[in-house]
Amino acid sequence: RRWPKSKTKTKTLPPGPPRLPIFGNLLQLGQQPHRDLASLCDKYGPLVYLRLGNVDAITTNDPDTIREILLGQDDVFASRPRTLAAVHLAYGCGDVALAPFGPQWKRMRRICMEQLLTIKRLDSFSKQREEEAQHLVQDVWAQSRTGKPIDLREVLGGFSMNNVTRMLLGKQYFGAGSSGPQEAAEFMHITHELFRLLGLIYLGDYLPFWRWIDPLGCERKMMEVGKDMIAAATDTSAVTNEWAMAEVIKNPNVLRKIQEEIDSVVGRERMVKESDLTHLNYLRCVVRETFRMHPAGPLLIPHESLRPTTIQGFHIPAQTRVFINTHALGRNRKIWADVDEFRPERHWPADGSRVEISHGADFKILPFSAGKRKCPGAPLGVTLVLMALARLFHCFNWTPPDGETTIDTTEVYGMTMPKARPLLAVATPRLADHTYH
Ligand code: HEM
Repeated sequence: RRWPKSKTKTKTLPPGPPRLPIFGNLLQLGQQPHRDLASLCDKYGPLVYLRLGNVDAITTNDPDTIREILLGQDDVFASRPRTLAAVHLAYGCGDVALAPFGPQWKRMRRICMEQLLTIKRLDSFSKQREEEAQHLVQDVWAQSRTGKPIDLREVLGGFSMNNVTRMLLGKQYFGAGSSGPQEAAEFMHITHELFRLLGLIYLGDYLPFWRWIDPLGCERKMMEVGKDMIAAATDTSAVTNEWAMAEVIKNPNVLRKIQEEIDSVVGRERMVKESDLTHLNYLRCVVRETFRMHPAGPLLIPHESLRPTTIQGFHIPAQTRVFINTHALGRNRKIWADVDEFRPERHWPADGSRVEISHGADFKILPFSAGKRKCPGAPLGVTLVLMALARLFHCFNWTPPDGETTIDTTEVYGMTMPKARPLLAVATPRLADHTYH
């Protein structure tokens, strides 16, 4: 469809770095595109224009610009680009998260909101979530008795996947009644691969001739890996939990404060319940701080403009790809101090009110996005993250594996951005034995 000529008087594009012929700015994006895009925002921002091969793109790490794109001009930017990964991985863009704006996306989104992820349905699965939380504690308790480090990626991945698949598919992958370790391992592998490929800035998306060559076999791989978006729900919660555990174990002071809070709200004679989670304000600050430093969607899922528009007086053409850099938003030195320090206290509300995790009117943290494409699974995601952390910190003391003095927090880029190496840590039970059973 051709859009009528824009009424904008000026056709000035937002500022951006100089471009090469054919490639444009593509070669300026390396293995860590979120960091490269952040540097460009520092230099040319708050709104930066890039030409990626034959595709127009904009990026920002600025709260006001993000609010304008996701809320002010929600109807213009609610679409998704048809990247090769999206086409191959999500049934030809048929999946809700990757579908372009249109009747098919609206239908699927309505099913999500009105059937799969309603508050009523969320409440009706609380017993299953309680079983999974108990399974998590018992699994770690059994492993802790060997004194060996526990692979928290595996444990947290299983917890997330079981909760999500029980709610969405009525199927449990790990533990009693599961489909067997092999199927679970395969599903986990597919999930990680899916997110790596989805996050890739794949040259074939920007330079049509690259598709002919496909030297790294990326396009072939994408076709093999196609799998449902259950992955989105599982991986985001598990990655967030792993980062939170890593940062807390690295900062023993934070662990002590979390434990003091849970002991005073819950005591030491019973397990944490979902109804306790609203009262654990310091733990909620820990989750917010985790989202600031390690948002599970560092560039969200790319949005795309449906028609030409203007932002801050600059012309934005139709079909411009939008990279909202939430990773750089959380480390934007104009709005946060000591950006590389994990300091949950910074979120403590002066008036003592409940710490909000899923949204904030100031747009300084945006873990679940905003506007039409915002995450419909946020209430479930927040519950899973808080519950796993509350149980694991209440029930156990945590230290780095023997011989290691700290926790490595190197990240690896992907659509969700996990720790480069799985988190290993030693757990020591801190409650009386009978509490665990
Ligand atoms: C900590 C957990 C989670 C985080 C951090 C998270 C984050 C996100 C983000 C950043 C987006 C992209 C929004 C955008 O592009 O503007 C998204 C989309 C989405 N999420 Fe989540 N999510 C989480 C858990 C879940 C869960 C548990 C479910 C479902 C059970 C879910 C289902 C979806 C779906 C279906 C979309 C696509 C929405 C659309 O395009 O219309 N997410 N999520």
